[in-house]
Amino acid sequence: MTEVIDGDAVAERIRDDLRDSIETLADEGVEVGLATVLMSDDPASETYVSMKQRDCEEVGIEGIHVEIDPDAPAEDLHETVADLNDDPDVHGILVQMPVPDHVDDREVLRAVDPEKDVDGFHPENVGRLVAGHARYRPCTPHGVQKLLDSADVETEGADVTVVGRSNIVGKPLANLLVQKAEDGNATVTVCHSRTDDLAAKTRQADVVVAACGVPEMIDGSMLSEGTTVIDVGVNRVDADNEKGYELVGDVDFESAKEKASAITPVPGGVGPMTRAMLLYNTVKAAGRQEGVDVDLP
Ligand SMILES: Nc1nc(=O)c2c([nH]1)NC[C@@H]1CN(c3ccc(C(=O)N[C@@H](CCC(=O)O)C(=O)O)cc3)C=[N+]21
Repeated sequence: MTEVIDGDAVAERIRDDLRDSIETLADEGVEVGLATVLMSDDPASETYVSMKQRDCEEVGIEGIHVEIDPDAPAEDLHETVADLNDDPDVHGILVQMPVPDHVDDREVLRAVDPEKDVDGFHPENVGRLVAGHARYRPCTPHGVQKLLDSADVETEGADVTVVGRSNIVGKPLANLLVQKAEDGNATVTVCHSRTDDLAAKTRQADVVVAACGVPEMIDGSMLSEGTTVIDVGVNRVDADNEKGYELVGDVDFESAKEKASAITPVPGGVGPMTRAMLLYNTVKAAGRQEGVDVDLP
């Protein structure tokens, strides 16, 4: 039987554990604060940011939300980030990506105080991660590691094929999995749009992570029997329903499930874990900045 890995349930357990850490901080007089910044009118971005604010409320994190007109100059965003960097009540800052074309996103990532960079996107934090001493593990890769762990999937010595080489998922995840560490020690192959014979790379894998952003690109014919399949994709495709869209992953779930020993669904797989690990990094950030020892799940 194929195990369908329940990301909502794993995320819920992590949030429960984080509530205890948040209480420990409260006992020390610290109220954990996360700021989200949105400079976009894309409906998907608006949905994700409001979900993150709702998560904060649910676990007892003080959520601050700043919206900037997408037509405003880049300086407005930089002023907001500078204010949040200086605000002692704010322990974590997330600037929702993508930002408008006239704003240089690399400059924005560099502007966030690395201690408050709960996305883990600042070049200093990227460098630390690659060198094997991450300060904040980026939320989606960390969530994938927690999901593998929850399903008792051994990465040590395993062949893991990561499809996708983005800075936010593919590259950091490949770096984490290859490291000499618990939840690591894997042999990692990173594939992308120019990979020759992708199916050969996915068929030789014990674990396939699909993070290419192409709806249902990985199907059952590309997998060997018994593979663990982690689907990072969250693609909105037009549909004839009240929302006007449907959420599909980068994996063709039905055919992949025939081959997989374990598989994550979309929705309800990696997405909720990304949000849970953002809360995790925020609690970690508060502990570091306030000098309080907190247990993390
Ligand atoms: N600075 C920054 N940090 C991010 O972490 C970041 C970002 N920018 N930009 C966009 C991507 C995307 N992302 C998602 C998080 C949760 C779900 C999620 O919870 N998905 C639900 C369903 C959501 C729905 O119903 O639309 C699920 O898969 O079950 C999806 C996508 C974070 N991102």
